[in-house]
Amino acid sequence: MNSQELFEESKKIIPGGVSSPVRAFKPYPFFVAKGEGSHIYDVDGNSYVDHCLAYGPLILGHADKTVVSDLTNQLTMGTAYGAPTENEIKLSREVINRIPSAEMVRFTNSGTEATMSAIRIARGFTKRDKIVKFEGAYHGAHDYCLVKGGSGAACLPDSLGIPLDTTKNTLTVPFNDEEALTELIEKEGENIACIIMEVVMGNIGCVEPKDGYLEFLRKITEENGIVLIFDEVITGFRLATGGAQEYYGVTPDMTTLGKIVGGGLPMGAFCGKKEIMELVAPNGPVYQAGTFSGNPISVQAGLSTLKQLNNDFYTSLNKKGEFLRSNICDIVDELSLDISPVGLGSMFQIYFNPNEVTNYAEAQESDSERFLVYFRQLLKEGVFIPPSQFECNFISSAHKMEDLEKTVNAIRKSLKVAFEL
Ligand SMILES: Cc1ncc(COP(=O)(O)O)c(C=O)c1O
Ligand SMILES: NCC(=O)CCC(=O)O
Repeated sequence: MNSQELFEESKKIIPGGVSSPVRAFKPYPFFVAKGEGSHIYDVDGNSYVDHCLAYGPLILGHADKTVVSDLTNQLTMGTAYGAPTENEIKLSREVINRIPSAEMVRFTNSGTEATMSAIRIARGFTKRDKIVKFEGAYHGAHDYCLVKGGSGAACLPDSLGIPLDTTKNTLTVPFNDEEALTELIEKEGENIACIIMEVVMGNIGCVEPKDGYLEFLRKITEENGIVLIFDEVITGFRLATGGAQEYYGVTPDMTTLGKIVGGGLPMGAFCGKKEIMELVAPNGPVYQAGTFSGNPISVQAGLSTLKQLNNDFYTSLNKKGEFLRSNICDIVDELSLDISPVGLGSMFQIYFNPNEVTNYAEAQESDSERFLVYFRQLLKEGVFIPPSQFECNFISSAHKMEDLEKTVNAIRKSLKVAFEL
């Protein structure tokens, strides 16, 4: 069956034909045959330079040889034990040695579980109920955070099925706005357990914190006894070996991880100061658990991936990012387009928006219809990015210069088509 036929079949038995809403696009998503290095292949015989990279985890590209070989070996020794392994200690050490805020770590199965658990622990630690998140930030699909969410939830900001009793404790403010947060904390400070944030807003595209904003957040949370949580599910091991907190030089109290930490397999983690992490059961009174948490397959994939990520790795990866971004800027100039290319490190995006985007409201003013024309043309040119401006595009170490040159040419052509030039 081809992708179109598979989608028709799939829609009958899987809601929307997909296992996660962001994967659906019109007229139908391609169905994947395999991934290899920088490329993803569909069942229709097409190949694409992949800048979606499974929404971020595949920093080494698809099916990295070392990861595959280590996993093959681990598979022969079992896939789940319900008992601890030495590799969990090794991976925890890797995390602690790299992430500045990490003194202790616990593994989960997804980024969603990581943020849900971190928030519960912050509430247990402070004995306060309210939390603050930023408009457009996405911290996974659990009830605490599906309020003014980014990613796919940007199209469905208030999901049905979440009791008001839950969301009344989730306060939102615009990103990069010191005044709004200061006002909120003046009113509610003593009831706020934590501020959870994406340091770089990767679920409304790619929005960086303004100069001094993270320092402001660090100060105001310290002054008010609020736990500062950096959700580094995207940026952890992406922007630098120590994530966005190393990149920007601001250390939170807790950090949530996902995507890259599992080396392409399902995994998340939360980590932070010992005095907070010691509250987690069985040591402390905050319950957190999972049958597959720290499962040997994901842990092995994480270990095999992290051991390849040293400073030289990021220098080389980020150079590819600079190459792509500077070429995109040149194309935008050459075609005299009033749109805004953004990004940093190995992350990039283009806002179909003439103005600089610094928060969710501004991101929402972008032209989504035209972006979809651009996205569809990119597919025709053999380049795959997420089908939304409210996602980020990524580069892996498997991307070669010839792949990036193909991407640049595809972007030029697709912008021309989108703007009817
Ligand atoms: C910043 C951020 N936090 C949390 C999540 C949730 O992670 P997962 O999809 O692994 O549950 C995501 C992505 O989905 C994310 O981008
Ligand atoms: N940036 C948003 C995601 O990574 C979400 C992926 C998914 O829910 O399938």
